[in-house]
Amino acid sequence: MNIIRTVRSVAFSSIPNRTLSTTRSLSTPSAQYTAFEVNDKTGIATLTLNRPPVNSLNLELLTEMRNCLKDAETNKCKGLIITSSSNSVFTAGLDLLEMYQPQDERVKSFWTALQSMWMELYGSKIPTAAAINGHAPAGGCLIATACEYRVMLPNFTIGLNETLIGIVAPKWFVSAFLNVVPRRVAEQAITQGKLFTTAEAHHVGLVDDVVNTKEEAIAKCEQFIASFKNVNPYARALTKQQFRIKELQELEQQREKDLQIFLGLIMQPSVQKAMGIYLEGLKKKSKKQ
Ligand SMILES: CCCCCCC/C=C/C(=O)SCCNC(=O)CCNC(=O)[C@H](O)C(C)(C)COP(=O)(O)OP(=O)(O)OC[C@H]1O[C@@H](n2cnc3c(N)ncnc32)[C@H](O)[C@@H]1OP(=O)(O)O
Repeated sequence: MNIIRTVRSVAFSSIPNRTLSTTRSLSTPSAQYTAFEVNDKTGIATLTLNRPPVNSLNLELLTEMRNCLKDAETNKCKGLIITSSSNSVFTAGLDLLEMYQPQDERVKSFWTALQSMWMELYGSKIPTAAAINGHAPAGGCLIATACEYRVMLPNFTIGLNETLIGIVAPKWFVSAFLNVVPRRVAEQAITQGKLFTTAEAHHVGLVDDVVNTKEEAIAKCEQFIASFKNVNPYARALTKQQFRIKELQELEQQREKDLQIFLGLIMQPSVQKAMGIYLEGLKKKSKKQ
């Protein structure tokens, strides 16, 4: 495997040492919010989100994620696993501070980075899996549903809860969700802003498996990726593309329109007000803990 990026050791302590002898880090020295490692034995890449406290997806994290996804493909990794360095949050979804009272140019870059990251992940040629070791609301659910396989730890929540914040889940958020749950379940859940518990998510098929530890979750993801070992990667990629090309083309062709819809919606005073109240509620709750 070619290493096209500077090798550096993992920058945070929550990555267990056991992996260091058989993995190498491919992240750029400037990577702030992610760790990206490839297991030399299996060829499987792991992208760990590491933006405490809740891995909220800001412009920089989204950009790093996209770079890692591209690297995994360029380096012909056997597959990619996404997980979190937190013990309780996979990701809290989009960073609400990017959308609340935003700066014009930054918010445009932010949404464009989200579109790019999602297209890279959803359209990835290699097998993708999410080891959901914590809560995964909204943008967290978007990342999970863009993967081909999901395994989750008990007693967390996942779903598209946008309506509860007073915002609308864009069409491409919904279409990926619809790939994994029946239409009726999806419509009811997304209009209600429902966050499924792990058990509920498993019941409706939003997650494929439930395990008790992060290690087991990673192992399950590795098993899923290994299940393609006798499949021609090129044939696999083209077949996957047949299932996903429609949503990818739709967003690619409508990127500017999608951006304008997003800006139009979040800049509405009523939406800004609702987001402000929601953020205030989060902060109050956080202070009480
Ligand atoms: C047509 C287009 C329209 C627009 C479409 C936009 C689509 C939007 C997608 C999204 O992803 S919006 C974000 C949705 N996310 C949420 O609703 C989750 C909110 N967070 C939580 O529920 C909880 O934080 C948690 C994830 C369950 C974790 O709980 P925990 O008790 O561990 O942490 P907290 O004490 O709640 O939070 C700590 C700290 O982090 C701040 N924070 C939490 N989530 C976010 C976030 N998404 N963005 C920014 N900041 C967040 C929280 O306010 C606390 O801050 P401090 O008080 O410590 O400053």
